[in-house]
Amino acid sequence: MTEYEYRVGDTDAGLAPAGIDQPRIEKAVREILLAIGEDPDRDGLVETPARVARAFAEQFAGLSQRPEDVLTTVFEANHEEMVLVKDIELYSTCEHHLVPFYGAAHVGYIPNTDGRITGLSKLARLVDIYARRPQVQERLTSQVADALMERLEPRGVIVVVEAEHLCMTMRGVRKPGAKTVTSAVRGAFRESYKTRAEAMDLILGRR
Ligand SMILES: Nc1nc2c(ncn2[C@@H]2O[C@H](COP(=O)(O)OP(=O)(O)OP(=O)(O)O)[C@@H](O)[C@H]2O)c(=O)[nH]1
Ligand SMILES: [Zn+2]
Repeated sequence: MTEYEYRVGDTDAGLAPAGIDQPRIEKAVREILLAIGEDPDRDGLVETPARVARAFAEQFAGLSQRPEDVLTTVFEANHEEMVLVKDIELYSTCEHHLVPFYGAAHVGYIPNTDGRITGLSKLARLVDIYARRPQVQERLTSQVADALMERLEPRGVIVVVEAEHLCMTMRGVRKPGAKTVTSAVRGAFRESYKTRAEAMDLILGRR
């Protein structure tokens, strides 16, 4: 496989992100099928290792993406109040069991006094970069917050993630419906109860 620089959007074109060795995934998936007592050569399974390799390339594309790849549009506007994008749909993979966890992310920030802001879609792209990796929800939440702090140098950031973990529903403790809520607050949202409460009210739809 030739090495190349992975660009955002490459997975949509069916290209493998750098660092993801699809033939190796295929071999491993064939081994797993054998190990569970299946016949990897039967009709329904014969293409499965290749399909899983393609799916993993997409699911884990974030491993080779950096925040600066997506937080490209940074501009100055005369806006120093909170910007909040809520209900950003999120699909990630639990790093303990390699099964999905999914839900929504809410991302807010208060621009600095220069009014430095980014495109709204970039907040959702940032969530995707960190979701498309083997993850734990807490790390995903704080990575989004820290990346925004670093790139926009805002007065504050709040990130709230609500998700259901399939490792807790389809197996193990089996508690469907249990939702995990994590938050990361930085700057003004950490320092001021009032600012944090205002954001939480907006996120929870109390306003
Ligand atoms: N903190 C945190 N824990 C997670 C996350 N995703 C999965 N887990 C937990 O990771 C733990 C792994 O526990 P182990 O005891 O090592 O694994 P296990 O025997 O499969 O555990 P059970 O799921 O309880 O059957 C479980 O309690 C999961 O619920 C996450 O995003 N954050
Ligand atoms: Zn898990």
